[in-house]
Amino acid sequence: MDSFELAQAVPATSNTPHPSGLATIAAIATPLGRGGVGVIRLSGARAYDIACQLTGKTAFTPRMASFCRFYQADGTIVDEGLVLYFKGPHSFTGEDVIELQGHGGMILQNQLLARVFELGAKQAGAGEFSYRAFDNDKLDLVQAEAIADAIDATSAAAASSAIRSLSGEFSQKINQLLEQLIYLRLHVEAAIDFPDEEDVDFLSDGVIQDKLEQTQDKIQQVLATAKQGQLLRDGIHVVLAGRPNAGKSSLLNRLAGQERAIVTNVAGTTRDTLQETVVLNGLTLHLTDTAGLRDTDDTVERIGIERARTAITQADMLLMVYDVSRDLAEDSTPLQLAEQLFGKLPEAKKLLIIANKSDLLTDAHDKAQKASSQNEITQRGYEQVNVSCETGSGIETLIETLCAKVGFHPPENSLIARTRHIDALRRTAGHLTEAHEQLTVFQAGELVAESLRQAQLSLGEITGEFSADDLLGKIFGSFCIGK
Ligand SMILES: Nc1nc2c(c(=O)[nH]1)N(C=O)[C@@H](CNc1ccc(C(=O)N[C@@H](CCC(=O)O)C(=O)O)cc1)CN2
Ligand SMILES: Nc1nc2c(ncn2[C@@H]2O[C@H](COP(=O)(O)OP(=O)(O)OP(=O)(O)O)[C@@H](O)[C@H]2O)c(=O)[nH]1
Repeated sequence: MDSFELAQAVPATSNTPHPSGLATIAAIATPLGRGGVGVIRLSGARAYDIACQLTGKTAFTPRMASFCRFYQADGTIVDEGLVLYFKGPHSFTGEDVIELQGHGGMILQNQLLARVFELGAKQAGAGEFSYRAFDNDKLDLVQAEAIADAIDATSAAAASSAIRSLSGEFSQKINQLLEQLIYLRLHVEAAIDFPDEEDVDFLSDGVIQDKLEQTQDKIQQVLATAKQGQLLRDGIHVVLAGRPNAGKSSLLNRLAGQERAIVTNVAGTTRDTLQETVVLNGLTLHLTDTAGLRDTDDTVERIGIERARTAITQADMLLMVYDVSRDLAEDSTPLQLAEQLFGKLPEAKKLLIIANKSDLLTDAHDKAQKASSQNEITQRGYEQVNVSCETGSGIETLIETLCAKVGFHPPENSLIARTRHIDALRRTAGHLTEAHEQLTVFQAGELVAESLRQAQLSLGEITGEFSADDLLGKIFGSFCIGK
C-alpha cells in the first residue's frame, strides 16, 4: 500500500466539530510569495486527522518533525514537506496544532491550503490563532498584542521591547499592581465588615493610606514606562512647515538620509504633502513635508496648503523651518513668524523652531539674529535649533532636541505599550485618586471600596482579565491572517 492508499484507509473521521464547538482552523502562516519554505498552520480538534488524511500517515509524534508527501484526493502529490505536531494543550493555541512546512510559492501554498479546507478545516480569521491562545490562557492580552507589535515594529528598539512584553514582563508589572489592589480591597472590605474589631479603626490607622499611596506611585511608574513604550510603538507625527523655500524638503531629505523630496530654488516646489517614516535614535518619526505656507492664486498650491493645514492640526510636533538669511523681516521674530504661519502660536511643547541655512550667516548676522530672537524664544519656553541642511550641521542636535521634547529616552529596558494601556492606567490612577480622597477627607469606607473596585476593573482590562467582547474583537481583528 502506498502512502496515498494508506491515506484513504485512515478511517474518515466524522465532521462533527469538537465538543467546544470550535472549528479546526487553517491559514498560511508565512508571507505569500516566493520563498524557500511556506508554512500552513492548523489548530483544533481535527488538525491531527487532517494531517493523517493529507499525508497517508497514521501517527505523528508530538514535537517531532516528520517528512511527508501531501496528497490531493485523487492521489496526485501537491507538495512534500515536514509535518510538525503539537498536542494540545502543549501548543501555541492550547489546541492540537499541526504545521505543514511545504515549499514557499503562491500556487503551491494555495493548493495545499485548499486541500486542507477540503479535508474539513476552515479559513482562520484575522488573529484567530492568537485569540485561541488567549482564550486558552496561553497568552494574556498584552502578550497577544505584543506579537502583533513585534511583527509590525518599525524599529529594532520597538521590536525588542515587543519581544520583552511578549515574554511577560509588562504583564508581570500589571499583575503585581492588581495584587496590591486586591490586598487593599480586602483590607477596606474588612474594615467595613468588622468596624469595631479589636478596637482598631482600619480606615484611619494609616496602613491603608500608606498602601494606597504606594500603589499610586507604582501606577505612575508603570504609566511612565508605558508612555515610553507607546512612543516606541507608534512613534510621533512630525510636520515640517514654513515659508516657501525655507528648506523644509531639504530637511526631510537630511532626516531621511536620502533624496525623497524634490528640492529646487523655486519657491512653491512642494505642492502636496509628502510622507516619510524614519527611525532616528530609536524613535520612529512619521514626517510630513508640507507645501510652503503663503497666499497664492495657484489652485493646486492652494489645495496643497489646505492639506498642510490639516496635517498641522494632527501633528504631535511642528517643526517651523525658516531661512535665517531671508525669512525674518526687520521687525519680525521667529515666534511672530510661527504665529503668522500657524494662525496662532502653537504651545511650546509642540513647536520646535528650526533656523535653517545657518551656513549663509556671516558672523555679524549671526550675532544680530541670536541677540534679537534667541532671548524671546527661551524666555517664552520655546526652543530653536540652528541647522544647515546644506552642510548637515546641527542636524544631530535637532534630533536630540526633538527626542527630549517628546520625553523619549534612548530605549534600554522599555516595554512596548499601546494607547489602550495608557488609557486604562490613567483611569486606574483616577479611581485611586478618588479612593484616596474618600479615605483621607471623608473616611467613607464604602466609597473607598467602590473606587478600588473600579480601579481593579480598569487595570484588569490591560491583560484582558476583564474585557468586553467588542474590545477583543477590535484587538484581534487588527492582526494579520495566520497570526
Ligand atoms: N514553526 C513555528 N515557528 C514559530 C511559531 C509557530 O507557531 N510555528 N510561533 C508562533 O507564534 C512563534 C513561536 N511561538 C510559540 C509559542 C509556543 C509554542 C508552543 O508549542 N508552546 C507549547 C509547548 C512549549 C514547550 O514544548 O516547551 C506550550 O506553551 O505548551 C510554539 C510556538 C514564532 N515561531
Ligand atoms: N545655503 C543653503 N541652502 C539651502 C539650505 N537648505 C536648503 N537650501 C536651499 O534652499 C532652496 C529651497 O529648499 P527646499 O528644501 O526646496 O525648500 P522648501 O521649504 O521645501 O520649499 P517649497 O517646496 O517651496 O516649500 C534650495 O535651493 C535648497 O538647496 C541650507 O541649509 N543652506
